[in-house]
Amino acid sequence: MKAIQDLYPDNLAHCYGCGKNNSQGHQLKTYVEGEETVSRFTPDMKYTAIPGSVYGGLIASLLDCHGTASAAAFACIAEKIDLNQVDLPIRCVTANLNINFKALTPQGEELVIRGKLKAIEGRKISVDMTLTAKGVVCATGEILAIRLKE
Ligand SMILES: CCCCCCCC/C=C\CCCCCCCC(=O)SCCNC(=O)CCNC(=O)[C@H](O)C(C)(C)COP(=O)(O)OP(=O)(O)OC[C@H]1O[C@@H](n2cnc3c(N)ncnc32)[C@H](O)[C@@H]1OP(=O)(O)O
Repeated sequence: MKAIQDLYPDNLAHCYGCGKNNSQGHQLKTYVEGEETVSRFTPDMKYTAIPGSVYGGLIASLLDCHGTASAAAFACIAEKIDLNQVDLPIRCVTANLNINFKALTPQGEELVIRGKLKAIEGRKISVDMTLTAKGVVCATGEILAIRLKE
């Protein structure tokens, strides 16, 4: 299966965090795995907070883009829309993002971000997220994504 972000139409694929058409961005890729969504990302050394640990703003960026992609995917799944189609028909943006930084996030490690659907209430889609490094939870987050009107 393709990454959720690779299903965004070309004119909406410039997001700094996840747009496939932004050569300077992070180009985060999110996949559906069973009941969850998963992204993997190894930050460059320039994203330093305290030496040896990853800058929190980057972590927020990863959770932001993981969250909106997950929300769109979960909404598609709820409506039995095929996630293998060329363009994703549901578009979501972030209305609210809460992050708890639990432990310093080590540099030089692959970060694994997982998302679980919390609720779909009309256009509001809530997703719970965790970010781990070497199996240790370094951050948790919750996003409220809003499905855009047609
Ligand atoms: C940003 C423009 C994008 C344009 C097109 C993009 C297409 C997407 C396609 C591919 C994605 C690629 C990009 C990935 C993006 C990565 C993640 C980001 O960085 S996103 C950027 C940061 N986010 C924003 O800039 C949102 C700015 N805010 C808004 O545009 C509006 O406020 C919006 C769309 C979120 C809601 O506006 P309303 O007019 O459509 O809807 P209302 O009626 O205000 O809200 C709907 C429901 O949500 C609740 N709600 C809205 N904001 C809330 C909040 N902050 N907290 C709690 N509830 C909230 C409301 O109370 C309402 O609830 P009730 O239906 O009455 O129960």
